[in-house]
Amino acid sequence: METYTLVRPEHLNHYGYLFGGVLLKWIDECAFLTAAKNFRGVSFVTVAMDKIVFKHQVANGSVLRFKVEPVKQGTTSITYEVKVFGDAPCAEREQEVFSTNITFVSIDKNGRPTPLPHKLDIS
Ligand SMILES: CCCCCCCCCCCCCCCC(=O)SCCNC(=O)CCNC(=O)[C@H](O)C(C)(C)COP(=O)(O)OP(=O)(O)OC[C@H]1O[C@@H](n2cnc3c(N)ncnc32)[C@H](O)[C@@H]1OP(=O)(O)O
Repeated sequence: METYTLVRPEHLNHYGYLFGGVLLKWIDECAFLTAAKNFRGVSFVTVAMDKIVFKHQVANGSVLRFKVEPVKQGTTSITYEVKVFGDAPCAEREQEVFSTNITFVSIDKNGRPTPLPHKLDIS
């Protein structure tokens, strides 16, 4: 799944570029929405996000593209790779600004892990 968002002034840190915590929130949300679409009716919680490295500043006015793909499925968990590409104002092309893997666990009404209902086709 792919989604886009625009970096606006309310998303910036005090230096004037994208606050990393906002980026992590967007990643959690777009991967969660992908999981919700892949497994309709399943309740998910985020259990882990790996490899959090901020290598590039993201300017105000950039268009961010979030590319979410499933990479691993277990009994109760599903892991997505999220790549984030930034298209800064006046830039010639977008560049990858961040990537991570994020894992969700399917939970029952008591908050305990419960098996996923089907297998995704993960190539
Ligand atoms: C009308 C429209 C509505 C739309 C609506 C939109 C809402 C738009 C907002 C969305 C917002 C975004 C989505 C927010 C999602 C939260 O914010 S959730 C809040 C943050 N997360 C939490 O609070 C979770 C807290 N943790 C827990 O409750 C428990 O640890 C868990 C996750 C239930 C797991 O329980 P546990 O007993 O530790 O589990 P355990 O049996 O050891 O392992 C279960 C599975 O987790 C895996 N696992 C455990 N630890 C790890 C780890 N560190 N790394 C990887 N895998 C792990 C295991 O390998 C296992 O996988 P399987 O082998 O079964 O596949």
